[in-house]
Amino acid sequence: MDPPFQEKYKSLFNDYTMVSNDKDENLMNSSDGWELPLIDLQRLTLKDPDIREKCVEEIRRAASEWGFFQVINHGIPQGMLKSLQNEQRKAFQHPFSKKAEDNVLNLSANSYRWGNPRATCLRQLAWSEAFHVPLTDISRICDEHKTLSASIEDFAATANTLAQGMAEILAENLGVSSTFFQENCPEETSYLRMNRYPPCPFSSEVFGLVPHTDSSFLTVVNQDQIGGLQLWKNGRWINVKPNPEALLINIGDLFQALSNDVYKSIKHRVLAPQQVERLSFAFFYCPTYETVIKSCIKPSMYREFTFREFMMQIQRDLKATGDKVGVSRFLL
Ligand SMILES: O=C(O)CCC(=O)C(=O)O
Ligand SMILES: [Fe+2]
Repeated sequence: MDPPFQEKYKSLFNDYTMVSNDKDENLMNSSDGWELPLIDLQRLTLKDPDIREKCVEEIRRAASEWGFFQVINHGIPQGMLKSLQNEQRKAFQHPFSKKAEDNVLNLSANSYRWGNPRATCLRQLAWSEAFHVPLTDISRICDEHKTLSASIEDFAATANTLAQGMAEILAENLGVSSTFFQENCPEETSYLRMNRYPPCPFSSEVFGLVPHTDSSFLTVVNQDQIGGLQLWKNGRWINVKPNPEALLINIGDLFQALSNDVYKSIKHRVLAPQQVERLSFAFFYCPTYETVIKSCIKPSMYREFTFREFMMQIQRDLKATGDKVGVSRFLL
């Protein structure tokens, strides 16, 4: 069931053996010295305005100082997360050919992804596979996989509520209209990405997922207990320790532009696990393609752009350079 990484990317592995004397830093170098903020969202539902305001402040501070934080009592039942994880595991258990060639789930073209067709060296390869599901695709999933589509639907609805709530709190003090997210981010314009990281015999040389920022407003991530997610802070990679009670929230590129850099879209990556598979899934909170992203804070650092322009620019840059350039493309 694992994708044939070594076979497909044989030349990269061969090149690696030839130049292995100049290996740069081992991927495992990282730091455990920092604790990611952990925020209890229960306080948002309490009557006491001071308690609520303190929680709001913590969210804003974490989004501006870290771009990444963990939330507990987030409103998504634990059972719902578990059942999506079980369904995800089953979906990946299909033979590789059924996932890659037969489109086993009947999703849109190119929804099943693995490795990195553009990799020119091992460090650009991603030792993982993913189902990237536009939420408009839920109704396409065949009846045979009803329990999967039901789990995706349940999770997407609650993740959307959580994401909208977080986005509104973050935008409130930026001068963004209070209905901006409600109007521009209907549930079906977001994406669900289910990731699987198979055990990797080259985990000190190959990433599970290469360093990147997310193209969303924000992303809600559920990870299992294996670990491996890291974020870039103060010049080093920090491990994000799994917390079984918590979901992760990270700021994406669109919020960085909307907030004029008040909130940061932080680079993150996943180390490939050595012995056991790792599973995660992420809800990317995104607007319609026509949505215009422009900051209310003046002078604006970015020229205004639509989500469509942004996504097209990413594709052009990927084609030309092999890398995502992202929001810096729109700096004035
Ligand atoms: O697997 C993870 O923990 C993070 C996944 C991720 O960053 C992504 O899918 O964009
Ligand atoms: Fe990501």
